[in-house]
Amino acid sequence: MRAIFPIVDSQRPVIKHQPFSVPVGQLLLQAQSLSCIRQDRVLFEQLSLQVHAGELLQVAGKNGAGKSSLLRLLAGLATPDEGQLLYCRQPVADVATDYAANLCYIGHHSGIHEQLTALENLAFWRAAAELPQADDLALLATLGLAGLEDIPCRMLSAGQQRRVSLARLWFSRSQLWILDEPFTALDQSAIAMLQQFFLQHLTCGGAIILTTHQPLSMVYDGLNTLELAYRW
Ligand SMILES: Nc1ncnc2c1ncn2[C@@H]1O[C@H](COP(=O)(O)OP(=O)(O)OP(=O)(O)O)[C@@H](O)[C@H]1O
Repeated sequence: MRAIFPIVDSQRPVIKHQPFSVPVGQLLLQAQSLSCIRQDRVLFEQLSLQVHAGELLQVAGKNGAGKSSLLRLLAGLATPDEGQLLYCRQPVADVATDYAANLCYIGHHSGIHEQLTALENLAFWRAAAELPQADDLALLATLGLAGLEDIPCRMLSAGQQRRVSLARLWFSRSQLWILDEPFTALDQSAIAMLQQFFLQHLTCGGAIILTTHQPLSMVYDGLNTLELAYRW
């Protein structure tokens, strides 16, 4: 079988170069006047934002400000109390299938099956996404999981489980990645590798929306920040 992601160097994983559906610089996602109320508290209102192909938007703010809530709205996993979401200038509800196909969301929870091994989890995700077989052992080695491929994920550390979870990005064909705290539990070398991988995705025309309490060390022109104020 041919590997669709040629992993040539454990420190420098190579992303598959592919034309995404939306060209670099064009509008991918647009939120218009979003409001979100949780437990009678208005987390945010009249919130508008735009994400273009090739851009990274970092959503920042204190604990409880509403970052995860916003990401869930943007991923279509929750409905805003007001406002609307447009994908390629069309209401997401009208293009839900296209949007879902072009979106990779990784939330707080790892999404891995703890009883399955890392290899089995990768096989499961591949099958779910109807992706061809590839060199998953090489991918897991890239992610620092060599030698840990065949033990149930519940026996891995939090950071190792996070690495397995993030493996989805390596074979994602989605242009837009929405990532809630992707660096949680990762050590410094894994954070650096992940940011390098983000850069590859962005320079290929991908887009990323993420939250993190850590400052990003990557240098990139298309990096924007949205600070969510904590509202009582
Ligand atoms: N499904 C829900 N039902 C009720 N309240 C919720 C729900 N989801 C979130 N909240 C509340 O909304 C507020 C914002 O939560 P959210 O997880 O969006 O914050 P956050 O900015 O991501 O925080 P953190 O930095 O701690 O991850 C919190 O006070 C939380 O209790």
